[in-house]
Amino acid sequence: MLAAFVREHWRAYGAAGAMLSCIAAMTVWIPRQVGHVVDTLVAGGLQGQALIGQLGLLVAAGLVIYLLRVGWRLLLFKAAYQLGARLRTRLFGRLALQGPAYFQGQRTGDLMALATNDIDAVEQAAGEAMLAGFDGTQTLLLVLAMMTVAIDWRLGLAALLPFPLMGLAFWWISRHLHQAAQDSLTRFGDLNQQVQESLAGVRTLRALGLVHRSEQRFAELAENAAEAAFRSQRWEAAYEPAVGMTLGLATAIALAVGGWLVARHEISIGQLTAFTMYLGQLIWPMFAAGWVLALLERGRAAWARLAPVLDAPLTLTDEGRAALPAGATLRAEGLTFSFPGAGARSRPALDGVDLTLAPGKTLGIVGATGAGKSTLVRLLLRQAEPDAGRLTLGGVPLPELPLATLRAHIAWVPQEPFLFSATVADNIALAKPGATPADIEAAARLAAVHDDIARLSQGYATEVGERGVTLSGGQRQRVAIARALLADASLLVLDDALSAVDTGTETAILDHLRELRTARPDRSVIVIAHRLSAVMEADEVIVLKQGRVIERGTHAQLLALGGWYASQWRYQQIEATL
Ligand SMILES: Nc1ncnc2c1ncn2[C@@H]1O[C@H](COP(=O)(O)OP(=O)(O)OP(=O)(O)O)[C@@H](O)[C@H]1O
Repeated sequence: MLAAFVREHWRAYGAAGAMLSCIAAMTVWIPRQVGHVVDTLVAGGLQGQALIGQLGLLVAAGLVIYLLRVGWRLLLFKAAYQLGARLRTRLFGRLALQGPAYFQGQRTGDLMALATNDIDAVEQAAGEAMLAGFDGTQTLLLVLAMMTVAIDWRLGLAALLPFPLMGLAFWWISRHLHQAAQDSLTRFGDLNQQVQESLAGVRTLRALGLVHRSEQRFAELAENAAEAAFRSQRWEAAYEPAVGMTLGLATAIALAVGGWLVARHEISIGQLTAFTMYLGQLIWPMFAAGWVLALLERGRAAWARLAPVLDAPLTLTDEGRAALPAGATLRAEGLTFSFPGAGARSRPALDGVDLTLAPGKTLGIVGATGAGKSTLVRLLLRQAEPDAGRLTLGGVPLPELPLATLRAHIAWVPQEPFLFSATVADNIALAKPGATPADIEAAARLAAVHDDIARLSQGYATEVGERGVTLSGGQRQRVAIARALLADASLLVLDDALSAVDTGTETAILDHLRELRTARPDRSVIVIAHRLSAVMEADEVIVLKQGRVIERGTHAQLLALGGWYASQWRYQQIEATL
């Protein structure tokens, strides 16, 4: 990934590298020039114009170095930010392909931390760290060459004696820093998760009087994250004393050995001056090494958290290429499914379910809570794959259809629909972005929500969702029904989607759906409901109990059967009368 990115941006990296090489060459030239000036001054051979000229040259070199440093940073940061954007897009794209089974094992706050904090760390490792590493190494080699070859190799070697010790210290610090960086990133993820969950559930927390406890927990996690970040910083800071001590020791050795060599007239004072200046120039490569190692360790730790998410196998495959025959009948044959981790001793959520839904027909699915009704819909939407049995549309098993075809075929209204932060009109038009206001209103009327919308302060232009007006549960359900009707799919699935509306509204919506049959005679509908009045007009009703179909037939047949449906019907009738 990183190599491919560098290859792609080779111009930026190459130009930045060339600038760094110029900087390095000029940097090592300066002490040599200063040494030369000193020696000429000592010999009394430099005065007036010539001296000013020499000094001017040194100042100009300093200025050019400054400009080049600005240049490489600009080039480099641009490339690194592009890498960040690329990684974020890839992460998002990958997550968008994952099925619900994947998200069940993930925490939203963690995924958000990956997309922000961890990618920042990788970005820095790929940008700043790479070029600072290149720059540091280059300067180091040049300076060392000047010290040993151009001045005196004995002096050079003597001054380098403390450096292996620094290498050892660096190795030891890096090992601890990796651990600390990993810990810090993980704790930031925990903190993020707490923020996400508390904000999403803030009403529940308030109602249960748990705000204080939630605050305490947040403070604890914030403290943990701060401590972990501090520990990581402490290890980073440890690089500095290691550099300082090594260079101090090296300078002391250089002065002692250098003084001795000057006394023996083996090197000049100018050379010794240049040598100590070179030692000073080692500060940057040494600090760069510490900085680069810190950035790389943080980047590696972040990459170790990111890679599993980017490489996780998709829980949902989209390899089907079959075409969907017109007027397809939906069939379930021996459909069996257990939720992962449900345990060997628990019953399957669905157990050998058979059903048929021909075009234009309505199927009602009823049963006690937890009977497996929503699970059936999840399998139909391919949010999970059956353990045994199969679902077919027009004789084609669902995995053989492209997901886009399947999704265009089905309009699903869940029990708790999601509204995005947008206007009511945009929320309805979601599945059909080109819909006209008239289309949107017509769908809203069919879903019996037009009057409610008209009463909102700005009608269809009212903002809803997180930043806008909060609609009631029943209004949300009907906006979602309008959205599904506008999508004009061949199979409409109402998964307990009328649970929050009153009986009168329910009847109105179901009547509208029946009227629509003239316009779309081939549209089939699945109605899942607890109130049996919602399914009494269905062509067939199946009753689920603990994942099995225990009764099936029309409303009249089921009443005659005298089983669960009949007793439930009687119970609901009495309840309605009371
Ligand atoms: N994500 C899940 N992980 C594990 N078990 C689950 C999951 N979702 C549902 N179940 C279990 O599967 C069974 C069937 O659940 P399902 O949601 O299909 O019931 P339902 O008939 O739709 O109920 P309700 O009428 O309350 O919506 C239940 O026992 C439930 O606990």
